Formats: sequence, C-alpha cells, structure tokens
Amino acid sequence: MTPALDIDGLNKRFGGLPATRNVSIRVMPGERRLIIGPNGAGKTTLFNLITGDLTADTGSVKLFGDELVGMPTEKRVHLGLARTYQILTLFPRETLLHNVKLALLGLNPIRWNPWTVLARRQDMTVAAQTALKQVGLGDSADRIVSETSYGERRRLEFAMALAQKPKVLLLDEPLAGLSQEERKTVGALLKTIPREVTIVMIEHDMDTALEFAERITLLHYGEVIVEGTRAEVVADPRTREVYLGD
Ligand SMILES: Nc1ncnc2c1ncn2[C@@H]1O[C@H](COP(=O)(O)OP(=O)(O)OP(=O)(O)O)[C@@H](O)[C@H]1O
Repeated sequence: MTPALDIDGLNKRFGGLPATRNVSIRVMPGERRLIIGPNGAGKTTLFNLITGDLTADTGSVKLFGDELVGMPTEKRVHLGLARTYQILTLFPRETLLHNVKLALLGLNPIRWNPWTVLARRQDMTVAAQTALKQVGLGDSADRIVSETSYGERRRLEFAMALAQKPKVLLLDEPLAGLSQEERKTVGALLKTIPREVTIVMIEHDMDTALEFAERITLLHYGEVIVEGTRAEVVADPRTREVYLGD
C-alpha cells in the first residue's frame, strides 16, 4: 500500500545547526500518528518542511506517492495536505463562517475571478456550515471570532482544515492553552474525524494524545530516536529518559 506520507532522509539546518537530522517517517493511510519530543526537538520544523513553509536541505517527502519537495505550499494543499498551527491564525474581526470560507477560497485556484467566486459562494457557504457543524460550532457561524473562547477558536481552526477535505491533516499542538474541559471536547472531536483523513499530531498533553495515537515517533535533537506502537514507545527506556522524565 502506498503510504499517506513518506518522509525519507529529511535534513534541515539553521545557520549550521541541524534542526532535522536524516528524518525518515512513514505514515500509512488512515493512521493516527503522534510526534513527541522535548522543546526544540524539531517537531514544528518537520511540519514546516512537510507543508513547504520551510525548504529542506536534502530529503524527500511524498504524499500518496507524489513528491512534495520543490512544490509550492498551495499545490501541496491541493494534493490534500492541511495543517493547523501551534499559534492560531484566524481573522479575529470576521465571523466564524467567513473564516472557514476564506480557508476554502484559498483552495480555489480561480479565486481571483470575482464572478466565479460569486457563483460558487452558495456552495462554499454550505461546505463551511457543514465543517462548522462537524466541530460543534453549527450554531455559532455568524459570531465574530474575537467574541469566542479560545477553545472555540481551536475548534474553528479544525473546521477550516476539515472543510478543505484533506487526505493528510497535520495538527500542531491542538490542545495547547486549552482548559481541561476544552481538552476533553477537542479530544472527542479528534475521534470523530473519519479514517479517510490520515492524522499526524504534535502534542505534549500525553493523556489525550496517547489515547488517540496508534503509533508514536519520538524526536530528539532533530532525530527519530524511537518509533513504534503506543505501547512500544511508552515502554522504551529512551522515551522515559528524554521525554517522560522518569
Ligand atoms: N526559523 C528558524 N531559524 C533558526 N532556528 C530555528 C528556526 N526554527 C526553528 N529553529 C531551531 O530549530 C530547532 C528545532 O525547533 P522546533 O521549533 O522545530 O522544535 P519543536 O520540537 O517544535 O519545539 P517546541 O516543542 O518547543 O515547539 C530549535 O533549536 C530551534 O531553535
């Protein structure tokens, strides 16, 4: 079976310092993969290399067999790659619905033609409303982002990513900054995402993340040092040494 994401020998240096060292990771379709590692281990850099926000020095990243290296981010999105950010990237003075529509508009290659956009607006509204419903914000479509709670904004970001109907979804610390209650809501939401979507998640909250993850990759100083099933990685002494602080 072709992997959903096939990362091979990926390297990235910042001013001589390696942030990603010969990283090879294979994620199969439908998998729920958790990426863990101490601060500065290279987790976000890895995501930026996958999305094209950063350019790799060497190595390959394939999405369902298509080479992404050298491809602009927008094209990667068209191939089915979506991500959420560690720091929320929303338009705070717009409505929730408008934010999701803007995410969809970004996906539309003919978005600069106003007539086309107008003609498609109804479709987009329906798609955006469906995505908001999917994350439990169906009744909040017309609210302004700045008037919503942090947890609701996190869910809005999910809606924006899901509206794009991604094949592979990268989640960068989706639980960061959330209250215990909100963590539960987002944790439950994660479980409702269909298997057609392969998920790779960076997360420090081990309670929720471990429940969700099937396989785990541990990064340390930019390198993959442990990888395996949830049970294997948790039981590995190197995980305890560098991450779980045992
Ligand atoms: N744009 C950049 N320019 C220079 N150095 C960078 C840049 N981005 C990341 N780094 C460095 O690369 C290394 C990996 O950083 P990265 O943010 O990927 O780690 P991380 O595992 O995501 O950490 P955290 O858990 O704190 O988010 C760090 O040493 C960091 O200082």
